[in-house]
Amino acid sequence: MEEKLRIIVSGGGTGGHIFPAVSIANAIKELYPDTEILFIGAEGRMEMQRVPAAGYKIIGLPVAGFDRKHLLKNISVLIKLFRSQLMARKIIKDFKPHAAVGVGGYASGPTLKMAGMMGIPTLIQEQNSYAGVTNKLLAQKAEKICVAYEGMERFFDKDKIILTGNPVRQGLLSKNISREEAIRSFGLDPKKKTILIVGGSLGARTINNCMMQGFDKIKESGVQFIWQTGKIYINEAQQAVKAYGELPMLHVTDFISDMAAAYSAADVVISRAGAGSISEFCLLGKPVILVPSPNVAEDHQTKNALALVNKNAALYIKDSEATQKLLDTAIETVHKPDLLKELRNNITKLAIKDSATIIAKEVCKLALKYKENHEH
Ligand SMILES: CC(=O)N[C@H]1[C@@H](OP(=O)(O)OP(=O)(O)OC[C@H]2O[C@@H](n3ccc(=O)[nH]c3=O)[C@H](O)[C@@H]2O)O[C@H](CO)[C@@H](O)[C@@H]1O
Repeated sequence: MEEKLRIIVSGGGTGGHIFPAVSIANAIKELYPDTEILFIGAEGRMEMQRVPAAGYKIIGLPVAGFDRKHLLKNISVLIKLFRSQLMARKIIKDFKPHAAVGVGGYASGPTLKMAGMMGIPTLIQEQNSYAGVTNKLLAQKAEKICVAYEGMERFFDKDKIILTGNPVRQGLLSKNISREEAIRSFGLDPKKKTILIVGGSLGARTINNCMMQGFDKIKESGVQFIWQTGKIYINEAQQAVKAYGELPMLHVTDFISDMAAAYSAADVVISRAGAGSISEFCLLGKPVILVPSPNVAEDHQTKNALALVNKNAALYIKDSEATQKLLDTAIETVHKPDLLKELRNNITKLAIKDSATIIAKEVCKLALKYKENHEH
């Protein structure tokens, strides 16, 4: 029987929240194609472009993050939060969802709080190995909490937790591109070892600095590099390359849209320890050197990284030590086939498959039950 469900998906801010949100929405549409899905994001943030590009409608709330350094600025943040809650209530009244999903990021706070207060069943997807403040608050009213790491009962009610893993974009796993073809698509040489450098969806200053200070090493290494700088750092990086002169072994870009090709090209990856990226490395079995960002809430990237490092499934370099060690370690590692094999084997064991579909089923179960109780 076709069920016409209405579901709200809320959150965003960075790729790490938006990609799982879109993957869950796609999986819901596969299960129940007639479902109407409405996204709620934060005005001016990345989701306001990315979600419509993925074919979904989104409404932006005027919500912003708390400024932990300048407390006075938070008066306007509180006003925005209050306005966002009123708006969320109005959207929920008009759209009449049967369930709401929160993936983290500014907008999921007011949206899920209001949905919970209005009796709509809610589900949280926590990507990281350490729960943020907002999700801990929202968890009290949530019916289900989908997590990607073991041991999350230290933050959430164990009866609500389901270990689902993080949803990875559908296209990333289904696309088959050979290493050779992939390397050529970046204008590089398939005969050479290739290192992929990614700083999460926004880019990473420390990693970029290591690259810019390491041009001599890069030139002599005999290795080639695909270097994603992030949008805000691209001009600086391009100017540095230009000033240095010829570096044909370096492919520089602000953002990689074809990550399937980038992963296929890479013998080793250097990366921040964002939860979505880590799930991709696990599913694709990539040897990776993690440099967790020290600038995220509760230092959660270090905790994400250590969950792998403790199982010998990734190498780890502290942000503060990256300048001295990162490039040398990466260039050495790419020439150690036994180490690469061990890393590949160990990280593959941590992969959780079909995450988006498992989560979508849970969401639909909640929505169907709500619909049954309220509309029949
Ligand atoms: C600075 C910050 O707040 N980072 C958080 C953010 O990370 P961030 O937004 O960096 O997200 P993740 O590392 O989780 O995921 C990045 C995603 O972007 C994709 N990608 C990346 C680069 C690129 O050029 N092209 C591209 O498509 C990756 O394939 C991946 O799917 O959300 C994560 C999930 O909650 C958190 O763990 C991170 O701590």
